Amino acid sequence: MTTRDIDESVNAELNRLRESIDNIDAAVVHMLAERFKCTQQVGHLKAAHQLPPADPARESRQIARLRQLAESAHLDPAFAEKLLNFIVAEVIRHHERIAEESATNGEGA
Ligand SMILES: C=C(O[C@@H]1C=C(C(=O)O)C=C[C@H]1O)C(=O)O
Repeated sequence: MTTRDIDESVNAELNRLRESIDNIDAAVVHMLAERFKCTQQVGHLKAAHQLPPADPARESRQIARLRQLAESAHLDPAFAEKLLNFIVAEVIRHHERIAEESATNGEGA
């Protein structure tokens, strides 16, 4: 086997792995888009019924659940928690904006 053959086989393996990584990244984007579609609806429901944008008790339950799932999947639970917190923070910002718009437009109530 020549150095060139090794280079080619390493390249082929790298490309194979990167194709899977690209597919996974695409799935993550699609799943996040679906999640945000749901949370937008939750935001409108909350605004219409004067419910607060954030629900810390619900978040605590989600974190406990995700940490357990992460552990059984051999993913760092601290990373899973940080990721969820990052997403939820963005959702809460959306909910605050929806509530402000709803108050300005006199919707809900
Ligand atoms: C989506 C909600 O609003 C907020 C966002 C959450 C989320 O993104 O999962 C969870 C709790 C709330 O702080 C909700 O209350 O269910």
